[in-house]
Amino acid sequence: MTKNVPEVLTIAGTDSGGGAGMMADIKTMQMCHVFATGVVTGVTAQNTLGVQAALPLPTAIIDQQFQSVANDFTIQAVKTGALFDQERVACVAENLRKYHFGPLVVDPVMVAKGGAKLLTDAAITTLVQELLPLADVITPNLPEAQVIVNRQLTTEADIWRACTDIQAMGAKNVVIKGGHLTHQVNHDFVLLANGRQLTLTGDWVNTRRTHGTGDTFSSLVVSQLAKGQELVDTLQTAKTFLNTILQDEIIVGHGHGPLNHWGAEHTNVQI
Ligand SMILES: Nc1ncnc2c1ncn2[C@@H]1O[C@H](COP(=O)(O)OP(=O)(O)O)[C@@H](O)[C@H]1O
Ligand SMILES: Cc1ncc(COP(=O)(O)O)c(N)n1
Repeated sequence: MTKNVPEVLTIAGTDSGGGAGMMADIKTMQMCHVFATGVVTGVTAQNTLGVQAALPLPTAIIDQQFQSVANDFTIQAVKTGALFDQERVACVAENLRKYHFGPLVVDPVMVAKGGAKLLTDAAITTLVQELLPLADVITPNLPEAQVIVNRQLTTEADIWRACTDIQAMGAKNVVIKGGHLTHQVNHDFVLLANGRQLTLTGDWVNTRRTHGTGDTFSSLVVSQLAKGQELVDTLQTAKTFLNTILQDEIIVGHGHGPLNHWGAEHTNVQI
């Protein structure tokens, strides 16, 4: 028996601890039954306790990976994760303008859960000017959204205004993730391309095993889009998937443990 499967691409850094970055992306994509390809932007020595070292890769090998993927695969949707610095952001933006990989989800990864920077301050302007206008969906968490709009976001009204401002910078659909909002409320704020606002709601899960939540969320979105799911349904699926797996913890590592990507198996989460 032969069959076609949707092909997707993640452009991200690796995590030796297996819980975040490209590792979380590929695990999520595998659970969604899409074929994952990957352009590695940099390597991190990382575990659930933190990031011990990071090495951005030379742009020549990043360019070459793009070419290898583009020459052989039919990519139906693509996401970006950790891009490290200005040079890597510019390189990735240039390649994304050159090749057509379908809908682009930009996860503007800036800081790992343990506090280590995964994007230099100097790269933020480049990200906003070069990558953000290419994004079909952008998924900043609250601290990342604050950096992009360059102000504190305290109230829900502040967050909605930030969605509007980020959309005005060129991203078509904006999702500000509320995982950092408070330890009781857990809403994500969505401003769709047509101007419609949507709140993704879910129960707060009391756990410290949240390593890779953002990567998993954006990978879910990419995978479901590649399968042809509508964006609104895709975002709701991603939210439900996260909520379900956060409640089904696995004991791995000694810090902010990784998610259990098997956690939605045998549930009614449709992926
Ligand atoms: N403790 C939690 N309980 C329920 N949902 C959570 C929790 N932490 C994160 N999420 C959800 O996971 C997704 C990723 O969000 P977030 O953790 O803010 O991203 P990031 O990893 O980029 O910081 C969002 O849908 C968010 O609401
Ligand atoms: C290589 C890499 N990419 C992304 C993240 C963000 O992970 P988190 O979702 O835990 O903030 C990470 N820790 N490492």
